[in-house]
Amino acid sequence: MIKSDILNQLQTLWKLSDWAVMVSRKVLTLVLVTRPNQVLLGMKKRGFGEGWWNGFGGKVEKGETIIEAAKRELQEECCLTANTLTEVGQLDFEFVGDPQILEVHLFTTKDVSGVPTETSEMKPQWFDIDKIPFHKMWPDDKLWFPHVLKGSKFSAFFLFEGHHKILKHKIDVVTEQSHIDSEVK
Ligand SMILES: Nc1nc2c([nH]c(=O)n2[C@H]2C[C@H](O)[C@@H](COP(=O)(O)OP(=O)(O)OP(=O)(O)O)O2)c(=O)[nH]1
Repeated sequence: MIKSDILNQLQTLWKLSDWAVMVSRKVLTLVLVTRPNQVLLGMKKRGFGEGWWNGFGGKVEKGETIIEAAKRELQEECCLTANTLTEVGQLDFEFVGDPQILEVHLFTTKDVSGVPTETSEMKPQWFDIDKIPFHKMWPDDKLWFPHVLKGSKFSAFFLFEGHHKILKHKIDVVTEQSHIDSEVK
């Protein structure tokens, strides 16, 4: 093989590996527990999103399904057991300068056992749905929460610069119908 062929092949491989990095995804879960007119949020005490109110969730670990991860994180973060979960949407996040996309699978549930309890990661508190503390939450939340509260399903994409500024976003509402029919165990 002549030198320029080798160089061409190396260049192709380099581009392919670059592409693989560009599309790498981290899969996470997020669970919102609701009861009439209220939603349970947790104050994140450490790590990603520290100091902000959020639902409960985290990374999907090797060998578990997304649903298993969602239930495990809810249990670990506020000691609640989800008997059923309803899939309501997917949130994709890109951060400028970071090739990894965060793929967050969003669920709601009314069907939980246990008492919300503070853990080392989260401090849970019920909020009236007209008093959700959006000023102390991820900035995208005020854009998609209304869809969740209406019972719509949706998928969304957000491009962030840092953790406070949204440069671009897109929300596609998949269905306006109530998601009561799609509960999963
Ligand atoms: N509401 C909301 N939640 C978000 C956003 N971005 C984002 O990653 N999340 C969620 C997804 C996860 O539930 C959580 C981040 O998970 P994490 O990094 O703390 O995961 P983990 O508990 O497995 O982490 P670790 O500390 O155990 O390593 O935040 C956002 O913009 N808005």
